[in-house]
Amino acid sequence: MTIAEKAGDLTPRELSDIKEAEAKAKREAHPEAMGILMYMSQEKGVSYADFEQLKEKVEWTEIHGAAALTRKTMWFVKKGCRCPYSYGKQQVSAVTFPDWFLDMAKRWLNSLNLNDQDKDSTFPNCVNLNLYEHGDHQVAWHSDDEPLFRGKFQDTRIISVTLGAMRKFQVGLKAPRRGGILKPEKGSMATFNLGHGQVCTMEGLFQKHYLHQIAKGTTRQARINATFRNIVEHAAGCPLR
Ligand SMILES: O=C(O)CCC(=O)C(=O)O
Ligand SMILES: [Fe+2]
Repeated sequence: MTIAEKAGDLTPRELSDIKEAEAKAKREAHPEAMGILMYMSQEKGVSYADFEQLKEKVEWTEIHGAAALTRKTMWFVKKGCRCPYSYGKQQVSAVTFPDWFLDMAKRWLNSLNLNDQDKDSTFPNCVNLNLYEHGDHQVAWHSDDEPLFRGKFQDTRIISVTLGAMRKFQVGLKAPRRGGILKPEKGSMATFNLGHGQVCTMEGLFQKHYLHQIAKGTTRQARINATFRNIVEHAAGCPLR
């Protein structure tokens, strides 16, 4: 059962936005894109002290767009993994999960009942952290469909945790690139406010059929987001391949 199938915490507005996107998916004849693909919850285990600790302790890498700095990132992976991660043309090396971060993450995701113990662990084996220092920082329309996750071919689960400022997270059906630019299908977009302590998942074949973005906003406050993922196809050169 996906986390989304257990969902009960969506507001009527959020539910109707998802339903609308699903109806659109049906019209576009993407049968696999149907079903509830997102889950939202508010987690008490996420604290402002965590936010401060991450901001100070993480050695953030700057991600630059065409002209400006768009955000700062960190790519943590499970011990032994060496898979790099690419942000457009920028590639960053893997950093092993520090113990302090794993302790924090297990507290955040406690209510999802993931198994973090044995070889059948369902706990994510990597995470991308983003630091948006203010409303000008953003991530443009994209899907997390890198070969590492095989999200175009099999069910994947990305679990996003927000700390700090609230930002608008938008999703929409994939459309062919126009002028080299990725943008969702007209009329298919839904917007969710992700605030401190909010968990949001993208499941199933979400990355195959949908795009997502954090749009620019007006806030002067910083937001940190952790998107936990699962590498299922380790990169060439990674000892876990
Ligand atoms: O900040 C967010 O909520 C989304 C981040 C994201 O899409 C990513 O890291 O790929
Ligand atoms: Fe993403």
